[in-house]
Amino acid sequence: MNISINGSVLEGGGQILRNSVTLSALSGKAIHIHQIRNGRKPPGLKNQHRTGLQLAAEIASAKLTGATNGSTEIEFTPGALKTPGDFVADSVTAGSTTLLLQIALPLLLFASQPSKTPSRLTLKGGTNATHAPQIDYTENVFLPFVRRFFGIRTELQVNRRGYYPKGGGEVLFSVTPLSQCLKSFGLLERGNVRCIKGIAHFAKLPGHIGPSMVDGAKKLLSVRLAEDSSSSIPIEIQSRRERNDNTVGAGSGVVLWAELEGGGIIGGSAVGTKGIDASLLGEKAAQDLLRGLDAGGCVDEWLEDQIIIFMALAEGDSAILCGKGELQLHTRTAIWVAEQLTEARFNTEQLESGHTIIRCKGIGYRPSASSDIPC
Ligand SMILES: Nc1ncnc2c1ncn2[C@@H]1O[C@H](COP(=O)(O)OP(=O)(O)OP(=O)(O)O)[C@@H](O)[C@H]1O
Repeated sequence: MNISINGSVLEGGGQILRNSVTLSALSGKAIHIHQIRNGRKPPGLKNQHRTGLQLAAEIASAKLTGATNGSTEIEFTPGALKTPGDFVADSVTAGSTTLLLQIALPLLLFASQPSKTPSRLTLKGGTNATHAPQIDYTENVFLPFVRRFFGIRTELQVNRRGYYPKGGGEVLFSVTPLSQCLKSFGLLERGNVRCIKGIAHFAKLPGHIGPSMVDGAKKLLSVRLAEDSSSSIPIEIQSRRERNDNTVGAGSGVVLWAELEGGGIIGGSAVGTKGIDASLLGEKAAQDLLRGLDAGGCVDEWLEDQIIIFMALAEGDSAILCGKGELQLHTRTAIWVAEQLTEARFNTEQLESGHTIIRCKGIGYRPSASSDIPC
């Protein structure tokens, strides 16, 4: 019988769908998801979600029903995971390529073990949108983190940026299948900030936009770091103008990240909107980063939810120190989904300092055909 997943629980967004389908494909358990994206207006599948479902169905040889735009109900019956290969998904609009990666990455890691041949995943759509990781965040925050702590090896190449609303971007991921279970990890010491880096990107806009975004971000960061007597922290933000003939629409954005002595990474970002002052955009990204740094965790509020699925699949006990205050709704939702579809168990501990530690006993996932994979 299908496992029923209520898509309106907690955050009620697309992440429930992505994590549920990925875990269904890995566990071989058929699922029925209803009330999809009930927490969003309008609810139901958008291009990006439908494309992600179709991509997962292809990789997992699954039977998929109900995956049309606007649909609030789907059924996903997984088959065998494909061997590493070439996969292409196109969300047609500016639908986020990085959210397509969220659904596909765990599947490609476990594609037909043991094999050292990487899968090539070409994702088309938006690369720098709001309410999703910008591709520069995925490249400089998410991927380095999962490489360092879970042993996940990927290469990323941005062939073309795709800005909202036209999209048209293209990114290529090369994903090396794991030759062992995902590693568990403990990261409870934040340490000082080693350096702050960033990218201010733009296309089809006047040339001064890039340096203005950089100045806006640097000014605010310098003032704040000086107040905290941390003015010796190096800040390196690049201005990157995209070639006009290699971008469909105009757009801009800033992604910043702070590398911590303990190995954690904190990101902050902002996406340009029509008419916004470039320097202000840089400041907004800096404010986002400072908010993440002030929270005092080893990961920012976004990375927090994006690593939950890997903690669930990893072998044994993982622990991560998160920022002060309540856990993000996205994080609590990811935990809920992982516990519905796997035997992984999470618990959270609120410290006197206000920080939260998430602990997880992961399942040490291996595909059933590959019980010889060491953990
Ligand atoms: N500024 C950001 N930086 C990094 N990651 C982000 C940022 N904003 C959102 N995300 C990530 O994007 C994902 C969004 O999940 P959500 O459930 O909101 O998806 P969704 O409903 O598909 O989104 P949408 O309604 O925008 O299509 C989460 O994993 C979240 O961590």
